Amino acid sequence: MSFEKVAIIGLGLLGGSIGLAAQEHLPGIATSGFDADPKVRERARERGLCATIADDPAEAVQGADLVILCVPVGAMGSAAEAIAPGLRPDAVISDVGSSKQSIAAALSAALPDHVVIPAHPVAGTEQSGPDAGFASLFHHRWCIITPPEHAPQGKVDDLAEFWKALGSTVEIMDAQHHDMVLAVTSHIPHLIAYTIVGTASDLEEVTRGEVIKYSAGGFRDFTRIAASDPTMWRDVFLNNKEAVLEMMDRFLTDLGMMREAIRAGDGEMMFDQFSKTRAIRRRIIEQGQDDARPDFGRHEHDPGDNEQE
Ligand SMILES: NC(=O)C1=CN([C@@H]2O[C@H](COP(=O)(O)OP(=O)(O)OC[C@H]3O[C@@H](n4cnc5c(N)ncnc54)[C@H](O)[C@@H]3O)[C@@H](O)[C@H]2O)C=CC1
Ligand SMILES: O=C(O)C(=O)Cc1ccc(O)cc1
Repeated sequence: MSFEKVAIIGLGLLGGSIGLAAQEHLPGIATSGFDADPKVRERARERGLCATIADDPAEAVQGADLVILCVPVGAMGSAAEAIAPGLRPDAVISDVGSSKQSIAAALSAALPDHVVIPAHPVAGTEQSGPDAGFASLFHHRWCIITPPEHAPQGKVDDLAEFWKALGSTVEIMDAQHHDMVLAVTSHIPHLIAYTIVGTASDLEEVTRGEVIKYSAGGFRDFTRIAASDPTMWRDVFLNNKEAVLEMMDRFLTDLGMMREAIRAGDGEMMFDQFSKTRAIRRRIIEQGQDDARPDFGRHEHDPGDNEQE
């Protein structure tokens, strides 16, 4: 591992998990952290999320050759500006934001003379804050790195090594492609969960509590996703607008086809569609891309509590 000191800005679920994971998996690397919220800094010190927690962003990044911004997508630009005075000229600046194109632009604008290599560990839960982090969050998870065209290959390789050391499998991808893929696999599913739980909650006033009381497994799963951090997800939708709107149009077309099938009593169409999606789920399980793998072991913070394969 070629990095000697990693600085983590934002010490919630992602930042805290990186700090704990780096201390566990890369004991030779120094860790320092900063969070804009003094209460979060206090809790981060108590939990030992990083070896040192600074009260100032520029101080936190002093001497660091890798800085990872772990703040909401909309705060990336201002967090980058705040660390500028303390940065080593050769420091690599990265992040963990859930969308990539707008962050690449914000980071390069704030730090035009630095090497910026955005990344997205596709690993998380509905929890947030300094108590939510855990060292195994990145085990057997993808980390997508989206290097800008002229990023030095050696630094991209170093960042990939860092994420592999934390337990992730690294994939290199173009930022635009990332935003399109994640719109359909992560952003729209969250939007659907937020919406259906809201719809049911509105209905609840009509049915006097019965929607929640008798909610079956499917709805319960949606409520987990819909409990995700509002600031984080507001920022994702504000910053991945084009891709989300494009994928949402596709989804609404497909939903319309379902409505027509139900209206027309087209059981064959529904059966075919449900069989296709069942096969997709089974492929995911077979490929081991699920928490139910033997060497993973559910962590107490891990999502999913009642699924039977
Ligand atoms: N929650 C999840 O499952 C995942 C989140 N992400 C991305 O990771 C990033 C962080 O998300 P979480 O850790 O879940 O959020 P979080 O809410 O747990 O932590 C964010 C922290 O950033 C701090 N912060 C906000 N603005 C700041 C600033 N300007 N300077 C310093 N600290 C600041 C907040 O006080 C908070 O403690 C987001 O960009 C999100 O899109 C990526 C993968 C998974
Ligand atoms: O909790 C879940 O199911 C998630 O989907 C977590 C998650 C949230 C945001 C990301 O960018 C990546 C992973």
